[in-house]
Amino acid sequence: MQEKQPKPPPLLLSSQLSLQNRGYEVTLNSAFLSWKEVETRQKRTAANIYGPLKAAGSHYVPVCEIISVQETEEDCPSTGIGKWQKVPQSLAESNQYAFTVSYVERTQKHRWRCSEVTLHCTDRTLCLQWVQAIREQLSLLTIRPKRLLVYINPYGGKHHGKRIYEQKVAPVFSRASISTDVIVTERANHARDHLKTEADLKKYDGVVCVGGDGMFSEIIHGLISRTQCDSGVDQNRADETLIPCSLRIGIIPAGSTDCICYATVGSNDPVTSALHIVVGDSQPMDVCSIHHNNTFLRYSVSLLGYGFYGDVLTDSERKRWMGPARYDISGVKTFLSHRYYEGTISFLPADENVGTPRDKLQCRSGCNICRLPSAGKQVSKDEESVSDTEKKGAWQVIRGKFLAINAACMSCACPRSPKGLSPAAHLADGTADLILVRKCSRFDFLRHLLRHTNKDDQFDHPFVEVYRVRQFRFTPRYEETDSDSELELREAEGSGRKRFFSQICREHPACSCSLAHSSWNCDGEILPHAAIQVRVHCQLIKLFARGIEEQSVFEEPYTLSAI
Ligand SMILES: Nc1ncnc2c1ncn2[C@@H]1O[C@H](COP(=O)(O)OP(=O)(O)OP(=O)(O)O)[C@@H](O)[C@H]1O
Ligand SMILES: CCCCCCCCCCCCC/C=C/[C@@H](O)[C@H](CO)NC(C)=O
Ligand SMILES: [Ca+2]
Repeated sequence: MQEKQPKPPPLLLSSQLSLQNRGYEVTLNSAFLSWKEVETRQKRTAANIYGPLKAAGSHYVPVCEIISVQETEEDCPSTGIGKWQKVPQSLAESNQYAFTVSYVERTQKHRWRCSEVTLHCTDRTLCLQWVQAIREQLSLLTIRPKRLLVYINPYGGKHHGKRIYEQKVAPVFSRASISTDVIVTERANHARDHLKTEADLKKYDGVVCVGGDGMFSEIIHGLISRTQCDSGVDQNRADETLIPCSLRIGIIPAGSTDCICYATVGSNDPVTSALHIVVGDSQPMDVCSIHHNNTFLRYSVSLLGYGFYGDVLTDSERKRWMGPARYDISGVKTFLSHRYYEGTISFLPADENVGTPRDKLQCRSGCNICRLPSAGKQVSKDEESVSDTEKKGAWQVIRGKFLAINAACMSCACPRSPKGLSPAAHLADGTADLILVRKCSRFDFLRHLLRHTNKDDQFDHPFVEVYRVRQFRFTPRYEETDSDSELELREAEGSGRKRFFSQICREHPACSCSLAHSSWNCDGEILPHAAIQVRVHCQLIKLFARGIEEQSVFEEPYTLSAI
């Protein structure tokens, strides 16, 4: 049986207009604006002279990807590509009214560009009718922001934040008639404090951050704290259900790693990010809360890393003047030092219905795993969304010596590592991937690290374990009391599950490695405590993004060669 084709939405307007001196059938419905070339009689060949007028090329632009439309003031009909052209006198006279539609065009590597088409009409009334009809459709897109609060870190990355905003982003916002209040930060934590206590958030439809992961971290700390404070939620209580933030956040990448932007959009391109803001995309995101005893320390959305990544960050902070290259220098130095750390990790694993970190399937735009009810769509209900097996308190305990302990709430893809620290991690499933890299040889560790930069599986080593978790705790060996260890072990035994133990340093019982101290790298900031409790809050924030689009969306844009 033939499948029924969905009925196209009713036509709103249809006219024959001209583009680059050729006739086009232009139509608008609530879903698409399309233009299709109409062959003129002169162009017809003997073979098709008696056939129907044939479309040589059709273009479809989804209405939700139109940025703006305006009447074009011209002395002479333009070619639509910004060049003067000799126009036949008859056409020039009859098509002197025109309107220009700006729309999103997909280019390579998940980048978006602002493209334009100028369509010419025979009379002004028709031209205005088109402008009005398109504007009416755009006004129905209520998810689009109209007023934004923008924070620029002038010192992020290569110090180009201000220039990037002024030259690449502000013109896009202005074309889309978005008004902005812009604050160029004057010190670290300026944006966080302003959002937390001063900003009149009711005036805005979103907050934009121009900078890197550290600047984004400031923005989420300001917004989350403000939201909890306004709702009377105590952030110091590790078991509190946090209230989701209502304002969406846009990231204009201008930092050193830009991992949050890259992992949610697929590129670190300022114009692409600006266009995702303009079309009003919305991508929910998980956030980890980090506590030490009953004191709130920080939130994390990307990498929470102890050992290797903590040491890279500590060293690189002293080299900030080097810009993004500091991470490479400190990376090599830390790798050569080959320090390992002893401690205990306990964690609450997530149910397998949210997938596993070894899945081949990756989180992409419209991800099914992130839409599962068990992913804990409602943050305020994330306790209820945790399944019974998870609730039974099936905590697992692992003690050992580690080169790195990493938790990734999302893939952490970035230009350095295009598939990320945990390629199958999800943006909004209420879980984080906990990666334990046990003590191994330098050569093996290098093999593991290099696999972050190519297609090989970085978890496929006997010294690497990875778990999908909802919560975890870490205590470094030097802070562990004997009763801590006993308690943890009894908890694990009490729940009747398999116990996990490390290879305790039998070969050097008295070595000083167990006393070595590292720090946590929390989205690029150093945490003051090594012993921490971490909990994932499902979909606590929303970004102006849509997740990484499948490549096919880019390969087959809405341009059909012939229909
Ligand atoms: N005006 C300012 N002066 C000094 N520091 C600032 C200012 N504004 C913000 N900061 C701080 O600068 C730090 C780094 O900024 P940002 O994240 O933008 O760049 P980055 O560290 O180069 O990039 P990435 O975090 O992607 O590696 C942030 O932690 C932020 O708190
Ligand atoms: C000696 C060879 C080393 C190759 C190592 C490649 C591994 C790259 C993995 C990068 C993951 C980055 C995760 C993102 C972390 C950000 O939160 C943080 C702040 O921007 N950036 C860093 C570098 O800590
Ligand atoms: Ca997640």
